Amino acid sequence: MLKNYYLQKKADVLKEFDTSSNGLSTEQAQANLSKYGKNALVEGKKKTALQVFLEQFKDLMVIILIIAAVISAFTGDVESTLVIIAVLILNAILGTVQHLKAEKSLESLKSLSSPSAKVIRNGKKVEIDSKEVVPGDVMLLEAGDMVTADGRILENYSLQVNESSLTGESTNIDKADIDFDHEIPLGDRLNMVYSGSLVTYGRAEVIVTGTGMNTEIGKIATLMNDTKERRTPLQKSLDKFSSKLATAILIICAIVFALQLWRGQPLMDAMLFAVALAVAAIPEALSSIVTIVQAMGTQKMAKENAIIKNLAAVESLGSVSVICSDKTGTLTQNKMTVEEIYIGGEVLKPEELDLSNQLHRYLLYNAVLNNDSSIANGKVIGDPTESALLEMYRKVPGIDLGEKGLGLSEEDLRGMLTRKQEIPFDSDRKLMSTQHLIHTVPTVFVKGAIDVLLDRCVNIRIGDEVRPMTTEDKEAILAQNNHFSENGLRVLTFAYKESDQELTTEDEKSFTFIGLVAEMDPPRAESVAAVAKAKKAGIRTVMITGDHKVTAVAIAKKIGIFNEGDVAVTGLELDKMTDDELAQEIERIAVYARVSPENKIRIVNAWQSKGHIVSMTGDGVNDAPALKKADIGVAMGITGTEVSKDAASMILADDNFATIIKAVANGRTVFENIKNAIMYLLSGNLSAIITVLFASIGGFSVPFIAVQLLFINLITDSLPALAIGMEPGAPDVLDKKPRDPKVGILSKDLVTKVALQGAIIAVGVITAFMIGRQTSPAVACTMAFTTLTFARLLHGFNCRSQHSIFKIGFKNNWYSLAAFALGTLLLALIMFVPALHGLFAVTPLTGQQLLWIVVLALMPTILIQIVKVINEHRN
Ligand SMILES: Nc1ncnc2c1ncn2[C@@H]1O[C@H](COP(=O)(O)OP(=O)(O)OP(=O)(O)O)[C@@H](O)[C@H]1O
Ligand SMILES: [Ca+2]
Repeated sequence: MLKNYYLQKKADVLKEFDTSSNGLSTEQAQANLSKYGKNALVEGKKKTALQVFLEQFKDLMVIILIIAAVISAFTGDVESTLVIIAVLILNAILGTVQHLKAEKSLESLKSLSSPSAKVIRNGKKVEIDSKEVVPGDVMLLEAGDMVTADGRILENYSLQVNESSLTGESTNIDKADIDFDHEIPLGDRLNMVYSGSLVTYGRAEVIVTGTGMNTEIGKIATLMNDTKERRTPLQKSLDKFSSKLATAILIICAIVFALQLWRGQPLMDAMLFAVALAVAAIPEALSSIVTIVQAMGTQKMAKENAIIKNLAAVESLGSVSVICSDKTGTLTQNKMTVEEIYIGGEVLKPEELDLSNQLHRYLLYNAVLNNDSSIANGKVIGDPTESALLEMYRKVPGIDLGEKGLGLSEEDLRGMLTRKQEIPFDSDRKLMSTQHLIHTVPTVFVKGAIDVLLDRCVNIRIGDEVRPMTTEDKEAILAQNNHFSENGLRVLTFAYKESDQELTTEDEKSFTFIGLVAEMDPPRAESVAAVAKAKKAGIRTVMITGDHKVTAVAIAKKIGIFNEGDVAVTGLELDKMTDDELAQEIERIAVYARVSPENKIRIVNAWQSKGHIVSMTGDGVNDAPALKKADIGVAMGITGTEVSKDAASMILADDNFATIIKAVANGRTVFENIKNAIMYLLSGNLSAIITVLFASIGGFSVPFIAVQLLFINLITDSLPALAIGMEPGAPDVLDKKPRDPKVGILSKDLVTKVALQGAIIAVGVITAFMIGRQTSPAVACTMAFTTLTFARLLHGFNCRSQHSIFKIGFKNNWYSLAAFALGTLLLALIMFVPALHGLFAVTPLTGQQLLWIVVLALMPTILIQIVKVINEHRN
């Protein structure tokens, strides 16, 4: 049973954990960590390795193989039976290992995106990995945070949380700092916050009362079902394909079997044919190869700062055709600096502000007090828009005089003029207000976007005089704002009023205008190149920002997002458009300014209804629905809220737009590689099927035995297939249009290629078989098997890319050569080590026969390469 902390008084809880609102000391935290353990949930019931192992046998393909093993035993080919059984067990072991590994790598990806928490340690606010949070910690929560431990509220500033993961209740709950004296259900415990819930509004300080499994969510521990293995669209379509294939195999086997019997062949031979056919057709390695290639792709992406949370995202990335990107921090550096200040009718630099000027003092007080950021040892905690204001304050002459002069540090100021009330900033309202006692006068400071705030100003302050704002004043302010914005500056409006009323959003009006502060946020150096690359790749980049339209367009022009003929719209204008109008305009809109999170959903919808695959970035708490709606929801690793990371399918570890483009390139490459590996495996299988069918229809002896085919399918074919999966992205991956999402992986083009390539290889194998028959059935079988193996090893080079080997060379994929060499070595062992002859049913061959094999195996590859070269010249 968990202790009912909601029934206790705050002071008692603090006492119990021997702490105060100043938080724990490092030593206490250390001690509590070893006492209570890490703040992590122990994984719920997972499948045991044995369960996973047994599940591997549930496959129809495996059942066909088991039947083949039984039939082989009947025909007296006990070796084949044993090998098939060994292969099945080995395959199941591999499948199990892979399953467990995939689970692990998902976990490690998860830990890459593990949430952080803000706590007070040694009296200072620090950000730590949520796993390090201990009972007794004073934890700070604000909008967008994920609550990572249970706790009792110490200070509450309009905190709202969503506890749906615990209670199923989807509405947001207003928390309160109140005491209870009788037991109540979880959802009513307003003075507590619970791990697993999301902060949707406001902020609070809480004392952590439970961590890890010792939380309400730990009690249910159902959170873990999101580790449940989800099949990606590609995997699903392959599943479908393989079950169709299995049925087809069964039918064809039955026909071949009947044909043999009807011909009057002995039952044994008929059975051998059926077995050979089944084993030849089953692509035993296919699903493992696809999984491995996918896993390698996500690992590569993680190294390049794109953390994939959902495997399906790797596939959709390849067909992304629209990228909607935040401006601030993603396309720009999010390093804001105050450039200029418009105050008292003049434009000043921060250095020109004067603390002894009453008007300037109002601006500076507002900038420091109505501000949640802090800069400690050069490290910024909080919003860069706000920390820029602190840096501006530090530039004002006289500030750094400290105790000696009239200068006051930010801390002094914040300590003297404490905050009485506040309404936090949110991207919908675009305002932030705080109330303080300034020389005993209750004063409300407000700052925010000009289009919201200017109309709420009734007065203007010039010097020491406050007078009603005239239309001329307004025009002058707007003109100045326009001037700032056209230079790409982000403008904040500052105002104040004297009021002792309770602060409410309805009451954020009747202010006195103080001035404008213009901040510069330079574009990231990589943005321009990345936008250009996206354009070349047939991907439209759209800027979405909370900033002013003019500012946004100025930056968008610099980056190359806004070009001739493009338009920009604001959230308000968007609201006025009907869906039809939006559908008509959407292709021209390059910039959306002053957007609300709801606008983002509409933008995603509009593009999607035109058949586009849309990537949308988001960082705020309200962005979650848009991130979920997008095909690829992208969250910011550094500045994003935990809520947005939770909703996203990809996280940018560096917040950088260019990383999205890299991920798209990787996504395209992974898809291409998987497609090529599938083409390779299936065309090889088809060549074996054709050969078996040929022999069966022609009334010849069986060309392969099961062991030979299993050797090829599982070993020699897997090597080149993996090498194909390692193929680095072609330099021109981003020169093509995005892949059509409606065309699955088994496209017409792929099927045609598989058929042609399979047929050419079969021609060589059948020729070898017929040459061998001039000597004996045993030699025929050996020659067919050897030619098939060698031809397929060579075919690995054909499937690396659609280009000829002369164009791609070997330099960037040595694996393909290594795979070929290893496969050839294994084949040579079978051919030339007499001890292996029995098992693989091979007989020694003459030099001439060996020469035929090499020529016939090379023939398909030479032909295919010639066709590729011709195609390259034609284009
Ligand atoms: N801390 C703040 N206090 C008051 N007003 C702010 C604050 N931060 C931003 N603003 C105002 O709100 C506007 C929108 O800011 P918001 O944070 O929603 O956009 P953004 O997220 O920075 O931009 P983007 O969507 O490109 O990332 C800004 O242009 C500014 O005028
Ligand atoms: Ca934003």
